[in-house]
Amino acid sequence: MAEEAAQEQRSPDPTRSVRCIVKLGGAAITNKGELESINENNLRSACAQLRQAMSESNSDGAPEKVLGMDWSRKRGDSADPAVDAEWITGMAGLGLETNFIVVHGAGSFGHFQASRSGVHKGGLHSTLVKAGFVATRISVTSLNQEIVRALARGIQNSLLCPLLCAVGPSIVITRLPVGTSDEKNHGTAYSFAEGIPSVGMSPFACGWTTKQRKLASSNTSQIIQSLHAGFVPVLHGDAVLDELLDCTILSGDVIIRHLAQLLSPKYVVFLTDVHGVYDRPPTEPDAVLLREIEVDEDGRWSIVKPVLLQGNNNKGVEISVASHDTTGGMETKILEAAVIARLGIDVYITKAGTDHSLRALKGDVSTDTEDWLGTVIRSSR
Ligand SMILES: Nc1ncnc2c1ncn2[C@@H]1O[C@H](COP(=O)(O)OP(=O)(O)OP(=O)(O)O)[C@@H](O)[C@H]1O
Ligand SMILES: C=C(C)CCOP(=O)(O)O
Repeated sequence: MAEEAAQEQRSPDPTRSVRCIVKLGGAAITNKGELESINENNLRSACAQLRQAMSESNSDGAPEKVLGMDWSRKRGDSADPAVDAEWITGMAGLGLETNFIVVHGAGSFGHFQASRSGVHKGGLHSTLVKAGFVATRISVTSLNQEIVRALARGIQNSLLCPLLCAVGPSIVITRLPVGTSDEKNHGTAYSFAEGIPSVGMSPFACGWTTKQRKLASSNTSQIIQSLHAGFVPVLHGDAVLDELLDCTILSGDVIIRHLAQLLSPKYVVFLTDVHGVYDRPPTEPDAVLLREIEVDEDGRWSIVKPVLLQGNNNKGVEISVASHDTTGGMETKILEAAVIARLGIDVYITKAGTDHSLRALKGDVSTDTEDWLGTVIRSSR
């Protein structure tokens, strides 16, 4: 009995406040029209903005020095990276409030494999679906690894950094052993380091399953324990087993909604490649950005800003979905965001890599002013 009680004491407090759950949309961090192609600029910006949002106040504006946490050998390096354990031991901490959860989409890393094999429709008796399941997971977990490394390290660029070193707020100077490419060219290798203690967590590997494509079981204890330990869990849309269909695709949008229901973050952010939800596909002329949508306790939603033509305020939103998108695109996002808003949690949908995405990540969004570009979905209560 004593051991169980002790275990109970050790079990993480599921109510430890999560500040924000953020989705790095696949349309933002990958080039959706190009197979397995990362949008490096958007990913770099998202990592930097996440660090800024997590940083404890750096009131005097002094350049921060952060600890890069990707100590693996980079492609092309001939020697192992040096790790200055003594300097790290002397650090007073990471200077971050890490009560964030990151979920990313697949973009061009998973949708192509899934749509070509029909994984989202199930049927593991089919060799094509089984092969597609394996291929989809290889693709999305490789993207997850790249995102975890980018969050933990940031971007390595020995050409750019010497210039930025003079002004850069978050550069870690890592001296590589003699003979490495950077050593020869620049004497010292520099790397951007966001230094976010990220840990990749795959829903399939964590035992998440669906039933008729709806979430059926989701073991979140590891996520809660990781938060408690000061890590930032990084989940992703995944291929999962389904109790009726054998298998399907679980969208990052659904994962976020489920985690929001369980952990009640202060706000949720969806970063994508457009400024928010429009009244029609933003590629169409005259598309209007919907700045504020309210959701009532019955889940009905209406457009509050802008005030549209009479009677159009709860008219549906026209949505187009890319042909290879296996999880419903913006439509799924809006439906899941409405469920989250009904819980009383504000949802911000905006474009990655902009001042507006940084303000959203900081929770610094007020629809009273017109200067924030995005869609706020909130409860009408
Ligand atoms: N009415 C609409 N409002 C806003 N975007 C729309 C609308 N209709 C279609 N879209 C398209 O939806 C896309 C964003 O949805 P999508 O699901 O691809 O985002 P994502 O979450 O970044 O990607 P992923 O689902 O791969 O993670 C945009 O590229 C946009 O062109
Ligand atoms: C494996 C796939 C396609 C995951 C899809 O997740 P999403 O991009 O968040 O919809």
